[in-house]
Amino acid sequence: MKKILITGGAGYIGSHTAVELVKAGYEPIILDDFSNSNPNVINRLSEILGKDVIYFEGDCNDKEVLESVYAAHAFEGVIHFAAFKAVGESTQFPLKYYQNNVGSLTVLLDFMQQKGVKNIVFSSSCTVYGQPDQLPVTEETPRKDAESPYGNTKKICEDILVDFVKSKAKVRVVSLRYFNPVGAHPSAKIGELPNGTPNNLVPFVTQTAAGIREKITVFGDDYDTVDGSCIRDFIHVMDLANAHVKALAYLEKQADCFYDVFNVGTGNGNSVLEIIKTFEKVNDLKLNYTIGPRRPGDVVKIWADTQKINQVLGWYPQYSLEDSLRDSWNWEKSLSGELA
Ligand SMILES: NC(=O)c1ccc[n+]([C@@H]2O[C@H](COP(=O)([O-])OP(=O)(O)OC[C@H]3O[C@@H](n4cnc5c(N)ncnc54)[C@H](O)[C@@H]3O)[C@@H](O)[C@H]2O)c1
Ligand SMILES: O=c1ccn([C@@H]2O[C@H](COP(=O)(O)OP(=O)(O)O[C@H]3O[C@H](CO)[C@H](O)[C@H](O)[C@H]3O)[C@@H](O)[C@H]2O)c(=O)[nH]1
Repeated sequence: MKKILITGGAGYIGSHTAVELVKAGYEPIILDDFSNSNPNVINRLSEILGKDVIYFEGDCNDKEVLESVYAAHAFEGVIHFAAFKAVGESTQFPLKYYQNNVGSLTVLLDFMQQKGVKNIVFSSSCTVYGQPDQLPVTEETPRKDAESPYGNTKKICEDILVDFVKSKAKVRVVSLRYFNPVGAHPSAKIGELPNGTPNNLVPFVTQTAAGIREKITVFGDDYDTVDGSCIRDFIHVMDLANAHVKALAYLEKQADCFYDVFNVGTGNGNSVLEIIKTFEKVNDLKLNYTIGPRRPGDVVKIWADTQKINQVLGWYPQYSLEDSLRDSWNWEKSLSGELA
C-alpha cells in the first residue's frame, strides 16, 4: 500500500482526507501536533475505517520528527495540511503564522528532496483571489494582495512551490485552492472542531442551533448580491477530501519538476441568508438570526470555475448543499464532552 504523509491529519480537512485515502487504497500516515485538534480524532478515524490508524504526535517543522516518521514508514507522497488558519489571530501574531505555515513548507520540501519523495499536495485557499473582478474565478484569475498575514502565507507558499519546481527540484506539486469547506463525515464521528467562538459561518450556525450561541449575526445585507448578503462557494468536506486523492493519482502520472493548481469548489455561489434558510429547511428548525453591520475586509462574492478540476482530474462534487448542512448539524448534535 502506498504510504502518504498527512501533516495536520487530525484536523478538519485532513481527517476526512484520511478516510478517502484509505478508501482509495492508500495508507495515511498522520503527523499532527494537536495544536488545533483533539487526539480522540484518531480513535474516531479508526472506528470509521475499522482498522488502526498510523499516527505520530509532533511538529512538522521539526526535521528530526520527520526523520523518525520516515524511518518507520517511508512515505511516497505528502499532503500538507498543517497550518494555523485563524485570520484574525494572524493579524495579531503574524510571525507565528509565517513561521508555522511558511516555515513548515520549506522544511518539508527540503526533507522530501533529501529522501527523494516526489509528490506533494498543498492546501491553498481561494483567499488568494481576494475580492475578484470577475466571476466565477478560474485558476488564471489574477491573485490579489492578501488581506491578512494568514492569506499571505498561502500566497507565499504557492510562490515557494513554483520557485522550487522552477529550480528543477525533482518534485511534483499540486496546489488545491479550497473554497469554503462545510459538512462532516456522514457518520458524524468526525467534523470541524472550532477553537472557542467560531469565526466561520456554518460552525456559528450549528452552535446557534444547538443553543451554545444565542443568535447568529448576518454581517451585512446591503451588498450588491441577490439578497444583499455575501456569497461563497460551500463545498462538502468529503468532496474536498476526495479531490486530494484525485490530485495524488494525477501527480503519480507526471514527470518530475511539475506544478499545477486547481480550484476546489462546487461552482455554485450561495448567500449567507440562503445558508441560514437552507439549514432551517433541511434540519426542520428555526435559527435565531439578526442582520448586523458588514464585517471589515469581507469578500463580497466569490465562487469557483471548476472546469479545470472537472476535466483534468475527473473530479465532480457528489454532495449537495443540503447534504452539507444536514451533516454539519448531525456532527454538532453528536459532539459530546469527549471531543468538544
Ligand atoms: N478550513 C478552511 O476553511 C480552509 C480553507 C482554505 C484552506 N485551508 C487550509 O487547509 C489546511 C487544513 O485546514 P483545516 O480546516 O483542516 O484546519 P485544522 O486546524 O482543523 O487542521 C490543521 C491541523 O494541523 C495541525 N497542525 C498545525 N500546525 C502543525 C505543525 N506545525 N505540526 C503538526 N501539526 C500541525 C493542527 O493541530 C490541526 O490538526 C490548512 O492549511 C488551512 O490553512 C482551510
Ligand atoms: O457569524 C458569521 C460568520 C460569517 N458570516 C458571513 O459568512 C460568510 C462566510 O464567512 P466565513 O468566515 O465562514 O468564510 P470566508 O469565506 O469569509 O473566509 C474563510 O474561508 C476562506 C476560503 O476558504 C479563507 O480560507 C478565509 O481565510 C477564511 O477565513 C462571510 O460573508 C461572512 O461575513 C456571517 O454573516 N456571520
